Amino acid sequence: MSNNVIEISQVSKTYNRFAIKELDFTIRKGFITGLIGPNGAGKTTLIKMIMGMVYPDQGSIRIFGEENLLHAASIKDRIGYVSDENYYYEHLTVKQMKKITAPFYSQWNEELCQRYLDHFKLPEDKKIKELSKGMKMKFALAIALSHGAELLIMDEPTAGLDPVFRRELLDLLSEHIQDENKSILFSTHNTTDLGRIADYIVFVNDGKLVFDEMKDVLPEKYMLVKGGKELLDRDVRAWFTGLRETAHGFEGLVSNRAEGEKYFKSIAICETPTLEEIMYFTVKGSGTLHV
Ligand SMILES: Nc1ncnc2c1ncn2[C@@H]1O[C@H](COP(=O)(O)OP(=O)(O)OP(=O)(O)O)[C@@H](O)[C@H]1O
Repeated sequence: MSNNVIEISQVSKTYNRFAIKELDFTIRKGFITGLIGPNGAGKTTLIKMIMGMVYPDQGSIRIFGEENLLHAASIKDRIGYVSDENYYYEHLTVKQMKKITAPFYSQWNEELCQRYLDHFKLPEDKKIKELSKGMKMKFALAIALSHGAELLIMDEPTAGLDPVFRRELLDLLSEHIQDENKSILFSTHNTTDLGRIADYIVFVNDGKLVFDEMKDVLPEKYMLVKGGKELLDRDVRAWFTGLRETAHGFEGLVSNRAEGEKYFKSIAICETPTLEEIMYFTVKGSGTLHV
């Protein structure tokens, strides 16, 4: 039995101005994986392809060992999905929406759902359209957690949440994953969220995979070099995945720490980059980033 809960092989998808090309990565069973990348990198498109809501032009997506489009119904029964868009009926109340959602799942647990709704303080008689963004997220989460899903897939679940609930959500997810048969994939822009709970990080940029790594391994692979401008000749520039020049010096990200350390140790300051710095420099490259 494979230890991968999702296997993405050679997946391509082209929109007129954007392309995902021959992407490969896996999501491991029993872990929390964070999907990161700048705006427009392709995270939502990837999540929608995994969910069978967008069709890839080529390639295969296997979930629980089965082709996602061929076994869509049985696969979705085992997935808890939290979208970044509201896909519930706006005119229904929380209670009505719960009632029409429940029959779609073979393992629906009404009592558990009720506990989540109470815990999240969701007023059952409120219409979906009257809920705040954070409340809609909580509702989607209550549904996702109430049918024994082995895999939770969430698109930016912490966006729009207040800091208290944001933290509570992360704790809830950590608790959820204590059961080794459960897995979580979530996209985020927040590196603090990842630092707190992710085991693996899949980083995409412009439709391409930058890395699919265990979070704890990243500090061993990357290095931040800080030095004086006089060092920046062509040979030195070639080392950097991303470079930021200031009036007097530079900061550059090296993606081969072992080799980089030998070269730079005696001539510059070598530091361990934060996840945010790895993202920043990778996306920036050697050009100018407009944020
Ligand atoms: N239906 C569509 N038709 C055409 N282009 C699309 C469509 N959906 C997404 N795109 C384009 O695909 C690219 C990737 O979008 P996507 O929503 O997957 O990015 P993202 O990484 O989730 O971004 P963000 O962090 O801003 O949510 C963007 O350039 C977007 O404009």
